[in-house]
This record gives sequence, C-alpha cells and structure tokens, in this order.
Amino acid sequence: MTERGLLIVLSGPSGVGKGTVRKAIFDNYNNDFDYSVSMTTRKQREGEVDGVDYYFRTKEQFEHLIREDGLLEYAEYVGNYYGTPLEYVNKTLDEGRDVFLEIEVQGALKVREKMPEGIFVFLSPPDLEELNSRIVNRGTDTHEMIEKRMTKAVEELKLIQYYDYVVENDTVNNAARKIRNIIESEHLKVTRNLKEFAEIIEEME
Ligand SMILES: Nc1ncnc2c1ncn2[C@@H]1O[C@H](COP(=O)(O)OP(=O)(O)OP(=O)(O)O)[C@@H](O)[C@H]1O
Ligand SMILES: Nc1nc2c(ncn2[C@@H]2O[C@H](COP(=O)(O)O)[C@@H](O)[C@H]2O)c(=O)[nH]1
Repeated sequence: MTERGLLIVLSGPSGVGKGTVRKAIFDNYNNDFDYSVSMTTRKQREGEVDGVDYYFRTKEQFEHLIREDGLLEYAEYVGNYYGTPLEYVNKTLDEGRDVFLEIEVQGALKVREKMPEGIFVFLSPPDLEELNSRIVNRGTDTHEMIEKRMTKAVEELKLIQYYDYVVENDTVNNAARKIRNIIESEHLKVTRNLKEFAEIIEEME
C-alpha cells in the first residue's frame, strides 16, 4: 500500500509573501510535492493565468461546487470566495505525493479541523508596518482594499497559536529554507514512526 502524502498548509495575512515564498520553494528546491491551485471568484489580475494561478470562476459556479461538497474548505475574503478543490487534494495524497496549499487563515483553520494530520505553517511579517508596505508596493490593491486587508491581518495574527510552526518572512530565501527544513523534518518523523511501528510489530511476533 502506498504511504499517503503529507498535506502542507502555508497561511498568513495577505501580502506577507506567501506566494513569493511558495514560488521560491518550488523554484529552488527539488520538491516532491504538488501545488493545489485554488478556485476564486475574484477578478483575474494582469499576468495571472486561469488554471495556473487560480481557477477563476463565477459566483454561481463557485456556489454550485459548495453545494456539491467539492471543496475541502472555502472562505469569503474581502468580498470574494476562495476555495480548495477537494478531489485534487485527496487524489494526490492517495498517490503518496505531498500537497502544498497556500490559503488564508479562516480556510487553514477549517482544514485543520478536517485534516489535523496536516502541517500548518503561519508565515508572519517582521511587523505590521512592513506588511503594509509590502501590500502597497505590490500595487495590486486600491487604498480601500489595502485597509481591509490590514484590518483582517490584525485579526489573523491573533490566531497564530493554532499553527504548528511560525516562520517570519524576513527575507524570501530564509523563509523558503526554513519551510523546506520543516517539511523534511516532518518526513523524517513519519519515517521514524513507521520504523518504530514495524519494530513493535516484529517484537510482538
Ligand atoms: N521577504 C520579503 N521582503 C520584501 N518583500 C517581500 C518579501 N516577500 C514578499 N515580498 C513582496 O511582498 C509583496 C506581497 O507578496 P505576495 O504577493 O507573495 O504575498 P501573499 O501573502 O501571497 O499575498 P496574498 O495573500 O494577498 O496573495 C510582493 O510585492 C512581494 O514581492
Ligand atoms: N481559504 C482560502 N484562501 C485562499 C485560497 N487561495 C488563496 N487564498 C488566500 O486568499 C487571500 C487573497 O488572495 P489574493 O490572490 O486575492 O491576494 C490570500 O491570503 C490567499 O492566500 C483558498 O483556496 N482558500
């Protein structure tokens, strides 16, 4: 029987750098995990590709999938839906491959309830001022949207205690390396547990 893959959930406030750090992990390391592309009802930004960055769907299509139980989790975030297609996650984990989710905090906590065996990593900003300047400098949001994202960020930071790991995104390379190390050490734990389990069985025989 194939050993089920690990579910890795990278979360944290909008603008902290989750996408940038995720890209660095995928670009710079020899990874054995697959990225789960989310679905959203938000407008496609310039340069974003449907099916690569997100599956861009209408509100009606998204709500249809909710009714069909097709999402592992979903959240309404500053006026739009975002969600994780369930089938892809289950299929990939069953094939023994790790799945990497990059989602906001409400959704991550819902995943934690459904799949507590996952590894939950909170990416934190050095401070709120730096978070604000990252969102501003990204240049993708209106002033009103930036305020909404910052208000939400303060609430999200209070939920840090529900995560297994907190990684500060001081520099992209540092954060990517730390997350990669976390994933490797979690794999070693699983291997060790399986070995210990096999030894116990052997002793019993
Ligand atoms: N360590 C860092 N130092 C300085 N700037 C950074 C760092 N990490 C990311 N950034 C910049 O911060 C901005 C926000 O990053 P990014 O879009 O990856 O955040 P995010 O958490 O994925 O946002 P969202 O949740 O809204 O999708 C980008 O302009 C990115 O280049
Ligand atoms: N709960 C979920 N949140 C998600 C998912 N995919 C992305 N996100 C998060 O939404 C916000 C806003 O994203 P943006 O692309 O509009 O800046 C951000 O924190 C994302 O990480 C998902 O499937 N579920």
